[in-house]
Amino acid sequence: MNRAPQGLPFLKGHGTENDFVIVPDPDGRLDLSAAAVARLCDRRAGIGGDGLLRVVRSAAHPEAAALADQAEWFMDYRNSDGSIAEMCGNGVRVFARYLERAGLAGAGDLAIATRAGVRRVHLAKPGPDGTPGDITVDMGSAVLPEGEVTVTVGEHSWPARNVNMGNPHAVAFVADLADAGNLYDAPQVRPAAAYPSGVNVEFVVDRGPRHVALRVHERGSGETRSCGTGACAVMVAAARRDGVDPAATGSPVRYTVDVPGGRLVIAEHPDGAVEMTGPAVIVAEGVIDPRWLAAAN
Ligand SMILES: N[C@@H](CCC[C@H](N)C(=O)O)C(=O)O
Repeated sequence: MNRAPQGLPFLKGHGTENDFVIVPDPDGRLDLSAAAVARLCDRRAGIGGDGLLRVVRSAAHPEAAALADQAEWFMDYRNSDGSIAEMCGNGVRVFARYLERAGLAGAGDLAIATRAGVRRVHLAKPGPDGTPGDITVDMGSAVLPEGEVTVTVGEHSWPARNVNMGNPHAVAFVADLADAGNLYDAPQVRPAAAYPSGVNVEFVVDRGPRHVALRVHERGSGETRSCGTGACAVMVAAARRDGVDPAATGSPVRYTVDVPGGRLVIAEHPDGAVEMTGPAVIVAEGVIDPRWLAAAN
């Protein structure tokens, strides 16, 4: 009898409904092409996700080997079109949740290597009823390059703030989130030279004091229900717009950022560190048919 070759284990998870296919590959043996990632993230022909998280030991990945003494695990993040991104804020929480579930990390502190550097993560203890605790990530400092940026969707244009959270963002404050339209296509961002590798675009409205809401069009994934790095970029842009800079006042500042898929709480500290707190959920696990994957690769 012809036995089918063994399949590839995967999990599915999300953070505020920014969803990911998780592929454990501790020894870095998998060669996942951009086409295979896009197929896995396809919501009809594949598993479906806004992106893919490959879980690799830092020592086993050429981009992370130098970080192996600081962080055992490397988050190899890919967008749903197969492109590579430096960092994913919701992804890093889901990655930590996977490590916890797999018995590779426990409640407490953990370091995870990413293409944007090492991120320190804190997993809160589960509640008395077993509900998973929230996860807090030190997302590093925001960089705010000088220069005017404009975001355009159809007839609408807005001035935007250029914010880099390890990956690039343009943050536009708008009167109404509906003004961004259906976001099927990527918004135009000018000057293009401000973002040589593309950009994630956030549209933001105020909900109350230190409370904002956003929609996001992600580079490589389209409109998603949440973006962790985007929420951090929005928080910093909102704080500066509100005349708040913790480096100047010496006091941390905290904003609530609502996303279509939930809520994130973002704090900025006087040393510049931006801290994001939110949920992370593993939804399912299964096995990918190796013949299907080989055809996709
Ligand atoms: N959803 C992510 C961001 C993922 C990467 C982004 N699309 C990019 O290309 O920079 C998040 O939660 O931060």
